[in-house]
Amino acid sequence: MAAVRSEGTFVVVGGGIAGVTCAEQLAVNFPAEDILLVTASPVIKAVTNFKQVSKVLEEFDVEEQPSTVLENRFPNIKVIESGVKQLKSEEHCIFTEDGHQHVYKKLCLCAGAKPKLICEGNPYVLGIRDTDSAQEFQRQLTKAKRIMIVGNGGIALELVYEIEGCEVIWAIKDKAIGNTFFDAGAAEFLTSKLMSEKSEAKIAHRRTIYTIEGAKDENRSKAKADNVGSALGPDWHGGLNLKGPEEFSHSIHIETRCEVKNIYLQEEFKITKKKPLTFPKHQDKPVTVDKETWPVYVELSNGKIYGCDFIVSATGVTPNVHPFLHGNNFDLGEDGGLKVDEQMRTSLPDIYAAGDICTACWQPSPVWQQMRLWTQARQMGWYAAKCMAAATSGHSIDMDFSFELFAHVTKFFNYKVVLLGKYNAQGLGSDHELMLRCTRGQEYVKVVMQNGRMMGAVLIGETDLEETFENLILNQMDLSSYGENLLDPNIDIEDYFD
Ligand SMILES: Cc1cc2nc3c(=O)[nH]c(=O)nc-3n(C[C@H](O)[C@H](O)[C@H](O)COP(=O)(O)OP(=O)(O)OC[C@H]3O[C@@H](n4cnc5c(N)ncnc54)[C@H](O)[C@@H]3O)c2cc1C
Ligand SMILES: NC(=O)C1=CN([C@@H]2O[C@H](COP(=O)(O)OP(=O)(O)OC[C@H]3O[C@@H](n4cnc5c(N)ncnc54)[C@H](OP(=O)(O)O)[C@@H]3O)[C@@H](O)[C@H]2O)C=CC1
Repeated sequence: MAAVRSEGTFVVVGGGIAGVTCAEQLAVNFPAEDILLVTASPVIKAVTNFKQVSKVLEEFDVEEQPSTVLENRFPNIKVIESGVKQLKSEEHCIFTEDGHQHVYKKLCLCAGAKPKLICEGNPYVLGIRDTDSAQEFQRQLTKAKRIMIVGNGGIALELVYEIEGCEVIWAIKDKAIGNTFFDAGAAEFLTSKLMSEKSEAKIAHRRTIYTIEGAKDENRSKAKADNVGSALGPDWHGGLNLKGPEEFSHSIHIETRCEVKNIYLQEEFKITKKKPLTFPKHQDKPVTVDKETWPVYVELSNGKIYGCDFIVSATGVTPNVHPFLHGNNFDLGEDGGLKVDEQMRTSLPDIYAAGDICTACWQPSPVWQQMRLWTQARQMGWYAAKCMAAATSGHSIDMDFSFELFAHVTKFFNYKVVLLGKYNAQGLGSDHELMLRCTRGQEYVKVVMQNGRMMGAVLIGETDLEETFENLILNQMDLSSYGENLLDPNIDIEDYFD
């Protein structure tokens, strides 16, 4: 096929939230120009039901749609369903798998990230990223009696809550669960809620076994049967049945402060003559699953060995900078992302980046940090388009307000979770104070204070405090005189600061 060379236009690479939002915004800014969205996936991701919850907090659903839906909504967007195989930045040109080349006047790279696996190329180690990998995980889960989840971030938190009918060994590096989102206090609150919620279960024939390595007693209770598919993430596991073959509800065992040392396939393991643990090893309780042999064995750094059917590596992501960007001299951040400045420009002329692929390298607001999340992908995609438009007319624009304050709203263990600013005192050193309010099973409120100013907050449950705290963090009001009254549940704090 003869190569087709289209002439300089705006080109966006990637049909995820960042790329689609960027293309939409460019289409609005340049109604008379063609905007090219080049994506390797057959569907695009669209933001729907967008709701601005407060100044910075936003909520929305993420929907997979055929690209024609986007083209119908924006007649000047043309979607090309083909992977980019090469970028020649000096020629302002990208080459796609379908044999075409496209010249850009400005390019925005939104190719996302991929799972950073503990072990590449091992068929028993799965990562979850897109619909295909999530479905593959579901397929394997239907036959699995025991799996191991490695990692302590968003995916692991969601999975341990959702999976039923299959033993889960959860291996984490830290002392407490959910280190990317919570401190030990919040983790404790969530863990105890998980257990007590299970004990209020209506369905008697299902059982939950929840153990933490080092804990004296097994915590066992009954589980709610109807919570499968409840939305912990906006859409990814909603349509999946995360059910193993067994009849029990949850069976989770947490191995703390350990990492994976070795992974052995069945035959390799026999040769080592090492002994795996059976699980759970409680004398007075029945063993949920006991098998002579397992397809794969995991040796942890604490010396314990578990056999399992497969391993989920929920160990973060790596920005997608290879292989199609190879040969271009991009500056990369420490996490391997494309460095972008405050105008979302990479180090190469006329190339911008947004979403999971990029590393924010501007001087951030004292209460903002980058996290690879849908919200930030949307905000960056939108803002990158604004910057591209401004640069086209020879201007630059002020940083968008959404980068003033880190704000994330999500759900874990069926709780609403709001994270604001330096919610884990990130980068504040020891020079900060924490204030806590906790009602077991109901809410957990933590604020991070520095020099009398609020720097961050974690709000779990229906606290209704997000808007007030967002304002207090943004306006950096001196709150020293309020002391502990700040979290007094008998004071209506909203009225206080009106
Ligand atoms: C299981 C899971 C659950 C999550 N849950 C949440 C959550 O609850 N809340 C939250 O805020 N965030 C969540 N996230 C994170 C969130 O999904 C990402 O931060 C966000 O989707 C990143 O968007 P993106 O557009 O930058 O990248 P992506 O969505 O990864 O999109 C990248 C796009 O680039 C395309 N592409 C890649 N390479 C090429 C190429 N060479 N040529 C052409 N196209 C290419 C891909 O096909 C894709 O369309 C979750 C992530 C995962 C994996
Ligand atoms: N509701 C939400 O907001 C959700 C958000 N997400 C997002 O999706 C993306 C992918 O999620 P996920 O994979 O959970 O990534 P996260 O970045 O959330 O968490 C990765 C976890 O893996 C740990 N880890 C990293 N390397 C290793 C290793 N070699 N051995 C053991 N543990 C390791 C990290 O620990 P350490 O930090 O100490 O390195 C961290 O606890 C993230 O950007 C996440 O924010 C996903 C699901 C839900």
